[in-house]
Amino acid sequence: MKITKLAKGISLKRPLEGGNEEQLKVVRQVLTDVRTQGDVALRAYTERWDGYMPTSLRVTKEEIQEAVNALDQQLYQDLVEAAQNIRLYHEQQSRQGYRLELGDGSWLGQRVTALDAVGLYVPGGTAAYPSSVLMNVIPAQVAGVKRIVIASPAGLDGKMPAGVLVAAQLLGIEEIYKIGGAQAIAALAYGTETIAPVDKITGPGNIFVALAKREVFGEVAIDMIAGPSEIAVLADDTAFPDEIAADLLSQAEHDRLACAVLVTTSEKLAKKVAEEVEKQLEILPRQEVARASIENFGVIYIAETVSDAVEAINSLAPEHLEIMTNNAEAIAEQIRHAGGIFIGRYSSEPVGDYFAGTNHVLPTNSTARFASGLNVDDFVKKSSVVYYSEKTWQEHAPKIARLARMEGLEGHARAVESRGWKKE
Ligand SMILES: NC(=O)c1ccc[n+]([C@@H]2O[C@H](COP(=O)([O-])OP(=O)(O)OC[C@H]3O[C@@H](n4cnc5c(N)ncnc54)[C@H](O)[C@@H]3O)[C@@H](O)[C@H]2O)c1
Ligand SMILES: N[C@H](CO)Cc1c[nH]c[nH+]1
Ligand SMILES: [Zn+2]
Repeated sequence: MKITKLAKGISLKRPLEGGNEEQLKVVRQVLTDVRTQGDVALRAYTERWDGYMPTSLRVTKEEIQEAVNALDQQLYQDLVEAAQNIRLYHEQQSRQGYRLELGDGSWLGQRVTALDAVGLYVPGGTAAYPSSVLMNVIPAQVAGVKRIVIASPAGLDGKMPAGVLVAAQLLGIEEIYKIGGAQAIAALAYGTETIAPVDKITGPGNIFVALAKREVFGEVAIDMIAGPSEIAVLADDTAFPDEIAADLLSQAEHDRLACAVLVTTSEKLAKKVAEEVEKQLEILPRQEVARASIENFGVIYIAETVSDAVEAINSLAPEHLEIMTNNAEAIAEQIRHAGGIFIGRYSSEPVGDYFAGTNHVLPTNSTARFASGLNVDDFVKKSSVVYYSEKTWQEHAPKIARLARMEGLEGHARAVESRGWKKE
Protein backbone atom coordinates (compact mmCIF):
# COMPACT_ATOMS: atom_id res chain seq x y z
CA MET A 1 0.00 0.00 0.00
CA LYS A 2 1.30 3.46 -0.86
CA ILE A 3 2.34 5.63 2.11
CA THR A 4 2.26 9.37 1.70
CA LYS A 5 2.33 12.54 3.82
CA LEU A 6 -1.09 14.08 4.24
CA ALA A 7 -1.59 17.15 2.11
CA LYS A 8 -4.38 19.56 3.00
CA GLY A 9 -7.78 18.82 1.45
CA ILE A 10 -7.10 15.33 0.08
CA SER A 11 -9.83 13.77 -2.00
CA LEU A 12 -10.42 10.18 -3.02
CA LYS A 13 -9.67 9.16 -6.57
CA ARG A 14 -13.06 7.66 -7.28
CA PRO A 15 -14.36 5.56 -10.15
CA LEU A 16 -17.50 7.64 -10.66
CA GLU A 17 -15.55 10.86 -11.14
CA GLY A 18 -15.10 10.73 -14.89
CA GLY A 19 -13.01 8.05 -16.55
CA ASN A 20 -16.08 5.85 -16.76
CA GLU A 21 -17.40 7.05 -20.11
CA GLU A 22 -17.28 3.52 -21.53
CA GLN A 23 -19.32 2.10 -18.66
CA LEU A 24 -21.80 4.95 -18.93
CA LYS A 25 -22.23 4.28 -22.65
CA VAL A 26 -22.96 0.61 -21.94
CA VAL A 27 -25.43 1.51 -19.21
CA ARG A 28 -27.30 3.98 -21.45
CA GLN A 29 -27.61 1.39 -24.20
CA VAL A 30 -28.96 -1.19 -21.74
CA LEU A 31 -31.51 1.29 -20.40
CA THR A 32 -32.72 2.16 -23.89
CA ASP A 33 -32.95 -1.48 -24.96
CA VAL A 34 -34.89 -2.60 -21.89
CA ARG A 35 -37.19 0.39 -22.20
CA THR A 36 -38.00 -0.36 -25.85
CA GLN A 37 -37.74 -4.18 -25.99
CA GLY A 38 -38.74 -5.22 -22.46
CA ASP A 39 -38.22 -8.86 -21.49
CA VAL A 40 -36.39 -9.73 -24.72
CA ALA A 41 -33.59 -7.28 -23.89
CA LEU A 42 -33.66 -8.30 -20.24
CA ARG A 43 -33.06 -11.95 -21.15
CA ALA A 44 -30.40 -11.14 -23.72
CA TYR A 45 -28.38 -8.99 -21.30
CA THR A 46 -28.79 -11.56 -18.54
CA GLU A 47 -27.34 -14.18 -20.85
CA ARG A 48 -24.50 -11.87 -21.90
CA TRP A 49 -23.35 -10.71 -18.46
CA ASP A 50 -24.63 -13.23 -15.98
CA GLY A 51 -24.17 -16.29 -18.17
CA TYR A 52 -27.63 -17.83 -17.93
CA MET A 53 -30.80 -17.62 -19.98
CA PRO A 54 -33.63 -17.47 -17.44
CA THR A 55 -36.56 -19.73 -18.23
CA SER A 56 -38.61 -17.80 -15.71
CA LEU A 57 -37.45 -14.31 -14.67
CA ARG A 58 -39.39 -14.59 -11.45
CA VAL A 59 -38.21 -16.92 -8.70
CA THR A 60 -40.77 -19.66 -8.10
CA LYS A 61 -42.19 -20.83 -4.75
CA GLU A 62 -40.46 -24.18 -5.32
CA GLU A 63 -37.06 -22.49 -5.68
CA ILE A 64 -37.63 -20.64 -2.41
CA GLN A 65 -38.59 -23.85 -0.63
CA GLU A 66 -35.54 -25.62 -2.05
CA ALA A 67 -33.32 -22.85 -0.66
CA VAL A 68 -34.96 -23.06 2.77
CA ASN A 69 -34.34 -26.82 2.84
CA ALA A 70 -30.72 -26.35 1.78
CA LEU A 71 -29.63 -23.65 4.22
CA ASP A 72 -27.73 -24.61 7.34
CA GLN A 73 -29.88 -24.23 10.50
CA GLN A 74 -27.27 -22.23 12.37
CA LEU A 75 -27.00 -19.75 9.48
CA TYR A 76 -30.78 -19.48 9.45
CA GLN A 77 -30.74 -18.56 13.16
CA ASP A 78 -27.96 -16.02 12.54
CA LEU A 79 -30.04 -14.38 9.80
CA VAL A 80 -33.05 -14.28 12.12
CA GLU A 81 -31.03 -12.61 14.88
CA ALA A 82 -29.48 -10.09 12.49
CA ALA A 83 -32.97 -9.30 11.14
CA GLN A 84 -34.23 -8.67 14.70
CA ASN A 85 -31.35 -6.26 15.37
CA ILE A 86 -31.95 -4.41 12.10
CA ARG A 87 -35.67 -4.11 12.79
CA LEU A 88 -35.09 -2.82 16.31
CA TYR A 89 -32.70 -0.14 15.05
CA HIS A 90 -34.96 0.98 12.21
CA GLU A 91 -38.09 1.05 14.34
CA GLN A 92 -36.52 3.96 16.22
CA GLN A 93 -36.59 6.02 13.02
CA SER A 94 -39.53 8.37 13.09
CA ARG A 95 -42.37 7.99 10.63
CA GLN A 96 -44.78 10.16 12.59
CA GLY A 97 -46.76 12.94 11.04
CA TYR A 98 -47.76 15.96 13.12
CA ARG A 99 -50.59 18.46 13.50
CA LEU A 100 -50.09 22.08 14.47
CA GLU A 101 -53.25 23.66 15.95
CA LEU A 102 -53.73 27.30 14.92
CA GLY A 103 -56.86 28.12 16.96
CA ASP A 104 -60.45 28.48 15.64
CA GLY A 105 -60.26 24.82 14.58
CA SER A 106 -57.65 25.64 11.89
CA TRP A 107 -54.64 23.41 11.63
CA LEU A 108 -51.58 22.56 9.58
CA GLY A 109 -50.33 19.03 9.31
CA GLN A 110 -47.71 16.78 7.89
CA ARG A 111 -48.95 13.39 6.73
CA VAL A 112 -46.46 10.59 6.25
CA THR A 113 -47.39 8.00 3.62
CA ALA A 114 -45.45 4.89 2.69
CA LEU A 115 -44.47 4.46 -0.95
CA ASP A 116 -46.68 2.02 -2.87
CA ALA A 117 -44.00 0.01 -4.68
CA VAL A 118 -40.25 -0.21 -4.27
CA GLY A 119 -37.59 -2.20 -6.08
CA LEU A 120 -34.71 -3.36 -3.92
CA TYR A 121 -31.45 -4.20 -5.64
CA VAL A 122 -29.45 -6.96 -3.98
CA PRO A 123 -25.98 -7.34 -5.48
CA GLY A 124 -24.85 -10.73 -6.60
CA GLY A 125 -22.32 -10.56 -9.38
CA THR A 126 -19.18 -11.71 -7.63
CA ALA A 127 -20.48 -12.54 -4.13
CA ALA A 128 -23.85 -13.37 -2.57
CA TYR A 129 -25.48 -10.71 -0.39
CA PRO A 130 -28.26 -12.11 1.84
CA SER A 131 -27.37 -9.32 4.29
CA SER A 132 -28.40 -6.74 1.66
CA VAL A 133 -31.84 -8.37 1.51
CA LEU A 134 -32.28 -7.65 5.22
CA MET A 135 -30.87 -4.12 4.94
CA ASN A 136 -33.22 -3.17 2.08
CA VAL A 137 -36.38 -4.97 3.06
CA ILE A 138 -36.61 -4.21 6.77
CA PRO A 139 -36.72 -0.39 6.58
CA ALA A 140 -39.26 -0.71 3.72
CA GLN A 141 -41.43 -2.92 5.89
CA VAL A 142 -41.09 -0.66 8.93
CA ALA A 143 -42.24 2.22 6.70
CA GLY A 144 -45.26 0.18 5.58
CA VAL A 145 -44.51 -0.25 1.85
CA LYS A 146 -47.07 -2.60 0.25
CA ARG A 147 -45.24 -3.94 -2.81
CA ILE A 148 -41.62 -4.89 -2.19
CA VAL A 149 -39.76 -6.33 -5.16
CA ILE A 150 -36.24 -7.78 -5.09
CA ALA A 151 -33.94 -7.93 -8.11
CA SER A 152 -30.65 -9.79 -7.91
CA PRO A 153 -28.54 -11.71 -10.41
CA ALA A 154 -28.47 -15.50 -10.22
CA GLY A 155 -25.39 -17.69 -10.55
CA LEU A 156 -24.22 -19.28 -13.79
CA ASP A 157 -26.62 -22.18 -13.18
CA GLY A 158 -29.52 -19.73 -13.11
CA LYS A 159 -30.05 -20.30 -9.38
CA MET A 160 -30.18 -17.57 -6.75
CA PRO A 161 -27.93 -18.12 -3.72
CA ALA A 162 -29.88 -19.97 -1.02
CA GLY A 163 -29.05 -17.28 1.57
CA VAL A 164 -30.66 -14.56 -0.53
CA LEU A 165 -33.87 -16.52 -1.00
CA VAL A 166 -34.04 -17.58 2.64
CA ALA A 167 -33.50 -14.00 3.84
CA ALA A 168 -36.35 -12.92 1.55
CA GLN A 169 -38.54 -15.80 2.69
CA LEU A 170 -38.06 -15.10 6.37
CA LEU A 171 -39.20 -11.52 5.76
CA GLY A 172 -42.18 -12.69 3.70
CA ILE A 173 -41.02 -11.31 0.32
CA GLU A 174 -42.21 -13.30 -2.68
CA GLU A 175 -41.72 -11.04 -5.72
CA ILE A 176 -38.11 -11.78 -6.62
CA TYR A 177 -36.53 -11.51 -10.06
CA LYS A 178 -33.31 -13.15 -11.23
CA ILE A 179 -31.87 -10.13 -12.94
CA GLY A 180 -28.91 -7.92 -12.16
CA GLY A 181 -26.89 -4.93 -13.24
CA ALA A 182 -28.16 -2.01 -15.31
CA GLN A 183 -30.81 -4.23 -16.94
CA ALA A 184 -32.39 -4.90 -13.54
CA ILE A 185 -32.49 -1.19 -12.75
CA ALA A 186 -34.07 -0.50 -16.16
CA ALA A 187 -36.72 -3.18 -15.64
CA LEU A 188 -37.64 -1.81 -12.21
CA ALA A 189 -37.77 1.77 -13.48
CA TYR A 190 -39.61 1.31 -16.79
CA GLY A 191 -41.33 -2.03 -16.33
CA THR A 192 -41.41 -4.91 -18.84
CA GLU A 193 -44.06 -7.47 -19.82
CA THR A 194 -43.19 -9.47 -16.68
CA ILE A 195 -42.21 -6.77 -14.19
CA ALA A 196 -44.45 -3.89 -13.21
CA PRO A 197 -42.48 -0.67 -12.61
CA VAL A 198 -41.83 0.62 -9.09
CA ASP A 199 -41.79 4.11 -7.61
CA LYS A 200 -38.35 3.96 -6.05
CA ILE A 201 -35.22 1.86 -6.43
CA THR A 202 -32.91 1.34 -3.49
CA GLY A 203 -29.88 -0.75 -2.73
CA PRO A 204 -26.19 -1.10 -3.41
CA GLY A 205 -24.36 -2.44 -6.40
CA ASN A 206 -21.31 -2.21 -8.59
CA ILE A 207 -20.44 0.62 -10.95
CA PHE A 208 -23.03 -0.48 -13.56
CA VAL A 209 -25.78 -0.53 -10.97
CA ALA A 210 -24.72 2.81 -9.50
CA LEU A 211 -24.56 4.52 -12.90
CA ALA A 212 -27.90 3.03 -13.97
CA LYS A 213 -29.59 4.28 -10.80
CA ARG A 214 -28.20 7.74 -11.42
CA GLU A 215 -29.53 7.64 -15.01
CA VAL A 216 -33.11 6.57 -14.15
CA PHE A 217 -33.43 9.12 -11.35
CA GLY A 218 -36.31 11.44 -12.17
CA GLU A 219 -38.32 8.69 -13.85
CA VAL A 220 -38.29 6.95 -10.47
CA ALA A 221 -36.78 7.96 -7.16
CA ILE A 222 -33.55 6.41 -5.93
CA ASP A 223 -32.11 6.23 -2.44
CA MET A 224 -28.54 7.34 -3.15
CA ILE A 225 -25.43 6.27 -5.01
CA ALA A 226 -24.31 3.21 -3.02
CA GLY A 227 -21.54 2.02 -5.29
CA PRO A 228 -18.25 0.17 -4.78
CA SER A 229 -17.43 -0.04 -1.07
CA GLU A 230 -15.07 2.27 0.79
CA ILE A 231 -13.39 2.27 4.16
CA ALA A 232 -11.30 4.90 5.89
CA VAL A 233 -9.55 4.14 9.16
CA LEU A 234 -8.37 6.88 11.49
CA ALA A 235 -5.78 5.45 13.89
CA ASP A 236 -3.02 6.46 16.25
CA ASP A 237 -0.25 4.37 17.76
CA THR A 238 -2.62 2.71 20.22
CA ALA A 239 -4.18 0.68 17.37
CA PHE A 240 -3.19 -2.79 16.18
CA PRO A 241 -1.75 -2.98 12.63
CA ASP A 242 -3.01 -6.50 11.88
CA GLU A 243 -6.56 -5.52 12.83
CA ILE A 244 -6.45 -2.37 10.70
CA ALA A 245 -5.09 -4.33 7.74
CA ALA A 246 -7.86 -6.91 8.10
CA ASP A 247 -10.51 -4.20 8.20
CA LEU A 248 -9.08 -2.44 5.13
CA LEU A 249 -9.11 -5.72 3.21
CA SER A 250 -12.67 -6.47 4.33
CA GLN A 251 -13.84 -3.70 2.04
CA ALA A 252 -11.18 -4.07 -0.63
CA GLU A 253 -12.40 -7.61 -1.28
CA HIS A 254 -15.80 -6.31 -2.41
CA ASP A 255 -14.73 -4.90 -5.74
CA ARG A 256 -11.72 -3.99 -7.86
CA LEU A 257 -13.10 -0.43 -7.62
CA ALA A 258 -13.45 -0.53 -3.82
CA CYS A 259 -11.37 1.93 -1.84
CA ALA A 260 -9.45 1.47 1.44
CA VAL A 261 -7.61 4.33 3.13
CA LEU A 262 -5.77 4.74 6.44
CA VAL A 263 -5.10 8.14 7.99
CA THR A 264 -2.74 7.95 10.93
CA THR A 265 -0.57 10.12 13.10
CA SER A 266 1.93 7.29 13.56
CA GLU A 267 4.60 6.64 10.93
CA LYS A 268 5.49 3.38 12.67
CA LEU A 269 1.90 2.16 12.48
CA ALA A 270 1.71 3.17 8.81
CA LYS A 271 4.65 0.97 7.88
CA LYS A 272 3.37 -1.99 9.90
CA VAL A 273 -0.10 -1.76 8.35
CA ALA A 274 1.40 -1.70 4.85
CA GLU A 275 3.38 -4.86 5.67
CA GLU A 276 0.34 -6.53 7.21
CA VAL A 277 -1.84 -5.75 4.20
CA GLU A 278 0.70 -7.47 1.96
CA LYS A 279 0.93 -10.46 4.29
CA GLN A 280 -2.83 -10.88 4.64
CA LEU A 281 -3.45 -10.37 0.93
CA GLU A 282 -1.36 -13.44 0.20
CA ILE A 283 -3.83 -15.69 2.00
CA LEU A 284 -7.11 -13.96 1.16
CA PRO A 285 -9.38 -16.07 -1.07
CA ARG A 286 -10.57 -13.00 -3.02
CA GLN A 287 -6.97 -11.87 -3.32
CA GLU A 288 -7.21 -10.87 -6.96
CA VAL A 289 -10.10 -8.43 -6.39
CA ALA A 290 -8.68 -7.04 -3.14
CA ARG A 291 -5.21 -6.54 -4.61
CA ALA A 292 -6.61 -4.57 -7.55
CA SER A 293 -8.55 -2.35 -5.14
CA ILE A 294 -5.52 -1.79 -2.88
CA GLU A 295 -3.25 -1.06 -5.84
CA ASN A 296 -5.65 1.39 -7.47
CA PHE A 297 -7.21 3.15 -4.51
CA GLY A 298 -5.41 2.07 -1.33
CA VAL A 299 -3.40 4.81 0.38
CA ILE A 300 -1.95 5.35 3.85
CA TYR A 301 -1.77 9.03 4.77
CA ILE A 302 0.46 10.25 7.58
CA ALA A 303 -1.02 13.25 9.36
CA GLU A 304 0.89 15.57 11.68
CA THR A 305 -1.96 15.91 14.16
CA VAL A 306 -5.24 14.20 14.96
CA SER A 307 -7.09 17.35 13.97
CA ASP A 308 -5.43 17.30 10.52
CA ALA A 309 -6.56 13.68 10.24
CA VAL A 310 -10.13 14.61 11.21
CA GLU A 311 -10.16 17.40 8.63
CA ALA A 312 -8.93 14.97 5.97
CA ILE A 313 -11.63 12.45 6.82
CA ASN A 314 -14.30 15.14 6.63
CA SER A 315 -13.07 16.08 3.17
CA LEU A 316 -13.04 12.43 2.09
CA ALA A 317 -16.59 11.82 3.36
CA PRO A 318 -16.03 8.05 3.21
CA GLU A 319 -18.74 5.42 3.19
CA HIS A 320 -17.33 3.84 6.37
CA LEU A 321 -15.04 5.34 8.96
CA GLU A 322 -13.37 3.37 11.74
CA ILE A 323 -11.79 5.30 14.59
CA MET A 324 -9.10 3.45 16.51
CA THR A 325 -7.43 6.06 18.71
CA ASN A 326 -7.29 7.25 22.25
CA ASN A 327 -10.56 9.04 23.06
CA ALA A 328 -12.18 7.57 19.98
CA GLU A 329 -15.68 8.60 21.06
CA ALA A 330 -14.63 12.23 21.44
CA ILE A 331 -12.98 12.19 18.01
CA ALA A 332 -16.14 10.70 16.50
CA GLU A 333 -18.01 13.83 17.64
CA GLN A 334 -15.85 15.88 15.29
CA ILE A 335 -16.71 13.79 12.22
CA ARG A 336 -19.26 15.54 10.03
CA HIS A 337 -19.13 13.50 6.84
CA ALA A 338 -19.14 9.70 6.85
CA GLY A 339 -21.86 7.20 5.91
CA GLY A 340 -21.26 5.01 8.96
CA ILE A 341 -18.95 5.56 11.93
CA PHE A 342 -17.42 2.63 13.84
CA ILE A 343 -15.86 3.52 17.17
CA GLY A 344 -13.09 1.54 18.85
CA ARG A 345 -11.33 -1.74 18.40
CA TYR A 346 -14.37 -3.98 18.73
CA SER A 347 -16.56 -2.17 16.22
CA SER A 348 -14.88 -3.64 13.18
CA GLU A 349 -16.76 -2.62 10.01
CA PRO A 350 -18.30 -6.05 9.29
CA VAL A 351 -20.13 -5.74 12.63
CA GLY A 352 -22.29 -3.19 10.82
CA ASP A 353 -22.32 -5.04 7.49
CA TYR A 354 -24.10 -7.99 9.02
CA PHE A 355 -25.37 -7.75 12.51
CA ALA A 356 -25.40 -4.69 14.77
CA GLY A 357 -28.62 -3.37 13.26
CA THR A 358 -27.41 -0.21 11.54
CA ASN A 359 -27.89 -0.19 7.76
CA HIS A 360 -25.05 -1.22 5.46
CA VAL A 361 -26.46 0.52 2.38
CA LEU A 362 -24.41 3.69 2.61
CA PRO A 363 -23.41 6.57 0.33
CA THR A 364 -20.12 6.22 -1.54
CA ASN A 365 -17.92 8.37 -3.73
CA SER A 366 -17.87 11.26 -1.22
CA THR A 367 -21.66 11.62 -1.42
CA ALA A 368 -21.78 11.25 2.37
CA ARG A 369 -21.32 15.05 2.24
CA PHE A 370 -25.04 15.27 1.43
CA ALA A 371 -26.54 11.77 1.51
CA SER A 372 -27.55 9.44 4.35
CA GLY A 373 -27.49 5.70 4.69
CA LEU A 374 -30.66 3.81 3.81
CA ASN A 375 -33.34 4.38 6.42
CA VAL A 376 -37.09 4.36 6.95
CA ASP A 377 -37.41 7.90 5.55
CA ASP A 378 -36.33 6.54 2.17
CA PHE A 379 -39.56 4.58 1.97
CA VAL A 380 -42.04 7.31 2.90
CA LYS A 381 -43.05 10.67 1.55
CA LYS A 382 -44.57 13.58 3.35
CA SER A 383 -47.66 15.55 2.34
CA SER A 384 -48.47 18.88 3.88
CA VAL A 385 -52.08 19.47 4.93
CA VAL A 386 -53.88 22.81 5.47
CA TYR A 387 -57.24 23.33 7.09
CA TYR A 388 -58.32 27.00 7.48
CA SER A 389 -61.57 27.85 9.20
CA GLU A 390 -63.65 30.77 7.88
CA LYS A 391 -62.44 33.01 10.70
CA THR A 392 -58.75 32.27 10.06
CA TRP A 393 -59.30 32.77 6.33
CA GLN A 394 -60.99 36.14 6.92
CA GLU A 395 -58.10 37.28 9.07
CA HIS A 396 -55.41 36.36 6.54
CA ALA A 397 -57.03 36.59 3.07
CA PRO A 398 -56.10 40.28 2.52
CA LYS A 399 -52.42 39.54 3.31
CA ILE A 400 -52.38 36.60 0.93
CA ALA A 401 -54.03 38.63 -1.83
CA ARG A 402 -51.46 41.44 -1.40
CA LEU A 403 -48.58 38.94 -1.58
CA ALA A 404 -50.07 37.42 -4.75
CA ARG A 405 -50.46 40.85 -6.42
CA MET A 406 -46.85 41.67 -5.55
CA GLU A 407 -45.96 38.68 -7.76
CA GLY A 408 -48.32 39.87 -10.50
CA LEU A 409 -50.52 36.80 -10.00
CA GLU A 410 -54.00 38.30 -9.97
CA GLY A 411 -55.61 34.85 -10.34
CA HIS A 412 -54.16 33.80 -7.01
CA ALA A 413 -55.44 36.95 -5.30
CA ARG A 414 -58.92 36.46 -6.76
CA ALA A 415 -59.00 32.80 -5.72
CA VAL A 416 -58.39 33.62 -2.10
CA GLU A 417 -60.82 36.59 -2.21
CA SER A 418 -63.52 34.64 -4.06
CA ARG A 419 -64.90 33.19 -0.84
CA GLY A 420 -65.74 36.69 0.33
CA TRP A 421 -67.40 37.60 -2.96
CA LYS A 422 -69.53 34.48 -2.77
CA LYS A 423 -70.74 35.43 0.70
CA GLU A 424 -71.90 38.93 -0.35
N1 LIG B 1 -22.27 1.12 -0.85
C1 LIG B 1 -22.93 0.14 -0.31
O1 LIG B 1 -23.79 0.35 0.54
C2 LIG B 1 -22.64 -1.30 -0.72
C3 LIG B 1 -23.20 -2.38 -0.01
C4 LIG B 1 -22.97 -3.69 -0.45
C5 LIG B 1 -22.22 -3.90 -1.61
N2 LIG B 1 -21.71 -2.82 -2.28
C6 LIG B 1 -21.02 -2.97 -3.54
O2 LIG B 1 -21.84 -3.76 -4.40
C7 LIG B 1 -21.04 -4.27 -5.42
C8 LIG B 1 -21.35 -5.70 -5.73
O3 LIG B 1 -20.80 -5.93 -6.99
P1 LIG B 1 -20.98 -7.23 -7.81
O4 LIG B 1 -20.35 -7.01 -9.13
O5 LIG B 1 -20.55 -8.38 -6.99
O6 LIG B 1 -22.55 -7.41 -7.97
P2 LIG B 1 -23.68 -6.49 -8.66
O7 LIG B 1 -24.94 -7.27 -8.51
O8 LIG B 1 -23.63 -5.12 -8.14
O9 LIG B 1 -23.28 -6.42 -10.19
C9 LIG B 1 -23.39 -7.53 -11.00
C10 LIG B 1 -24.01 -7.13 -12.33
O10 LIG B 1 -23.14 -6.22 -13.01
C11 LIG B 1 -23.35 -6.36 -14.39
N3 LIG B 1 -22.08 -6.36 -15.09
C12 LIG B 1 -20.95 -6.99 -14.73
N4 LIG B 1 -19.99 -6.77 -15.67
C13 LIG B 1 -20.56 -6.01 -16.63
C14 LIG B 1 -20.08 -5.44 -17.85
N5 LIG B 1 -18.83 -5.61 -18.25
N6 LIG B 1 -20.92 -4.68 -18.56
C15 LIG B 1 -22.19 -4.45 -18.14
N7 LIG B 1 -22.69 -4.96 -17.00
C16 LIG B 1 -21.88 -5.74 -16.26
C17 LIG B 1 -24.06 -7.68 -14.62
O11 LIG B 1 -25.31 -7.42 -15.15
C18 LIG B 1 -24.22 -8.29 -13.25
O12 LIG B 1 -25.51 -8.81 -13.05
C19 LIG B 1 -19.58 -4.03 -4.99
O13 LIG B 1 -19.11 -2.92 -5.69
C20 LIG B 1 -19.71 -3.71 -3.52
O14 LIG B 1 -18.65 -2.93 -3.07
C21 LIG B 1 -21.93 -1.54 -1.86
N1 LIG C 1 -19.59 -3.41 3.18
C1 LIG C 1 -20.73 -3.41 2.28
C2 LIG C 1 -21.14 -1.97 2.07
O1 LIG C 1 -20.17 -1.25 1.44
C3 LIG C 1 -21.88 -4.21 2.78
C4 LIG C 1 -21.65 -5.67 2.87
C5 LIG C 1 -22.53 -6.68 2.67
N2 LIG C 1 -21.92 -7.84 2.89
C6 LIG C 1 -20.69 -7.58 3.27
N3 LIG C 1 -20.51 -6.26 3.24
ZN1 LIG D 1 -18.65 -5.33 3.43
